[in-house]
Amino acid sequence: MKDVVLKVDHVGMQFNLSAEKVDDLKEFIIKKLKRQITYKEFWALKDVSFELKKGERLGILGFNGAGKSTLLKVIAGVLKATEGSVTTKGKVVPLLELGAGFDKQYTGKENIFLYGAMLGYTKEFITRKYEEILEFSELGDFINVPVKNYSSGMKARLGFSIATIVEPEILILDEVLSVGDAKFRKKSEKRIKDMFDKGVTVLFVSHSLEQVKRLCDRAIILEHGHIIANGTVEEVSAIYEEKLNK
Ligand SMILES: Nc1ncnc2c1ncn2[C@@H]1O[C@H](COP(=O)(O)OP(=O)(O)OP(=O)(O)O)[C@@H](O)[C@H]1O
Repeated sequence: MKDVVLKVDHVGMQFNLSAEKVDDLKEFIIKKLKRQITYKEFWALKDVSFELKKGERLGILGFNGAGKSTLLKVIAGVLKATEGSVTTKGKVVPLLELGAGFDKQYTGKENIFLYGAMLGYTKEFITRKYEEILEFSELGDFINVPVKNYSSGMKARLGFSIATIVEPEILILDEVLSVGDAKFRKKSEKRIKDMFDKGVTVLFVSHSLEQVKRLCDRAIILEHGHIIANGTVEEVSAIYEEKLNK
């Protein structure tokens, strides 16, 4: 138990899917008042349990809609599980939808402070790290321009530079190894690789089995929100390959 840094315990995540078709807000409110709106229970995750020890790198495999992103969001704390619990030890850095949390009206600089605060960093800490973040992002004078005028690659670069300024205990990656242009990609892969070398614990979602085999030592397969395989990356990728060929 000593080295366990992540414990996912019987996690279930339910979304309410409206079974009605409503065309506008007015119709929705009327139907809602008349109690004509019914919801279909839908569990994107059900009874998901596993543990990760320090330094383990878990690949999460599964077909479209299996619940992979939902699981990462629950672990990152973006979504609250309907049932069960997630316990983490140390700082969790989610590299999910990079830059999605930016306020477009504000400049890159202002967003460094806003986004940093969202990730739990103090103003003093960000002030100390500001130059380093700016340098890594390679945004130059664009840092004083509102984010609404950034390209998607520029936003992702800034998001990555802020999120990885600390060394986290747990790193959550959702196919973000492809942010920015080739040059930035090389740089960001190196930063992630340095974290790997220092023994960070990783959760990684990818549709590329090759990438999962290269980066991870353990894997799980999700199917309709359930874990159907859990083991070494070799064992689990063999099961997944079989599924792919069916
Ligand atoms: N906010 C939400 N409201 C309702 N349903 C949702 C919501 N988020 C996800 N879902 C549903 O939960 C299921 C799992 O979605 P999720 O994005 O976790 O799948 P995934 O395994 O990451 O898929 P993909 O490989 O396509 O990225 C899907 O059926 C999706 O429609």
